[in-house]
Amino acid sequence: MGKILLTEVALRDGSHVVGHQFTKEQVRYVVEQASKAGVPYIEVTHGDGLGGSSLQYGLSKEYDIDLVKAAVEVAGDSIISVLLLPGIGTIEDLKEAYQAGARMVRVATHVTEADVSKQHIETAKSMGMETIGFLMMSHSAPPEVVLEQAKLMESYGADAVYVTDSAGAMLLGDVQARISLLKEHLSVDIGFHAHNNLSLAVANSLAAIEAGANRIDGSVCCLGAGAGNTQTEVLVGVLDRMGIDTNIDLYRMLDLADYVRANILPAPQDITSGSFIMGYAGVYSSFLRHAVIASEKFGVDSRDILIELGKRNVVGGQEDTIIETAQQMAEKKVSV
Ligand SMILES: CC[C@H](O)CC(=O)C(=O)O
Ligand SMILES: [Mn+2]
Repeated sequence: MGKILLTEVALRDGSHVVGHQFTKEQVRYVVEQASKAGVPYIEVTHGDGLGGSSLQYGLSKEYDIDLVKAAVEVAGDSIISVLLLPGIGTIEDLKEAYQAGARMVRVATHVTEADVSKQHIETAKSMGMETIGFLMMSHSAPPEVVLEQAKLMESYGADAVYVTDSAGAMLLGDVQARISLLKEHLSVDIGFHAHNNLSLAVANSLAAIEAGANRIDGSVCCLGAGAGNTQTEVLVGVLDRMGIDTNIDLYRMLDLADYVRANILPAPQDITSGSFIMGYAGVYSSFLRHAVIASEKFGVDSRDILIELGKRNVVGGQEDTIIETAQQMAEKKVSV
């Protein structure tokens, strides 16, 4: 088995956890230590990607591009990546990120909407960026549909396609079925991004590797939306025990995790009833915060709101419907 390429996502997915309030100093510290540990890719962006700083998604403390610049200054051999959701971020945002030093972009779309990534993938490739297609909510489409959409991203020029378990809803067999089909039919790298809502992030990442993925996302201290992502330092240690190479220094990652736990993590990143329900109901991990706000406003249990959102197949970018759903539930007394 070849080397596993890890992308550290705490400074992007973890942005949801800190209400998008990362400072340049925090970014610099985490990037410098992750780089010294040997992490090849480090993603730095608002939790919802470039252009995400808004009233709808939460205002960032610092402008994304300034955080990217701060990261690049101390990145050493690591590549700084940005996330881009077409419609939230623009081609102009992408160009600015490139000028700031980002050399990888992950273009994220809902799993059935890969066609909206064409322009962004082609532009990133023309600028010489490593370009990744990121199929969000991959649990919600059958493996054949994930393959068809991944093929589109490959045809636009993506260097890799990720199966993204945004809701943390996948079981081991779900991961295996999707990754192995992609591995069989694509020529590009296959990646996997997990959320730990069902406590399966590390196990699912291992299942992905076994099925042929060679790019895996990790988040130091699990810092990420919902119950967080695959805990980087744990994954690095487990892969080391399995004899799978990541080229990452375990002790340095453990030290960084201790720092993040003591200085950045607002509360332990454990599996709360809310984050568990997101995995159980199959809804977007970043919806939890919105569901809690809606719950307080309309007096409806946030777990009921999340289950209802799952039934309605609400997708990323439709955060405004969370309030609407809660209001309808309060008015009609919809029960689950
Ligand atoms: C809103 C973007 C989202 O957080 C991307 C991601 O990490 C996921 O879908 O899991
Ligand atoms: Mn995520």
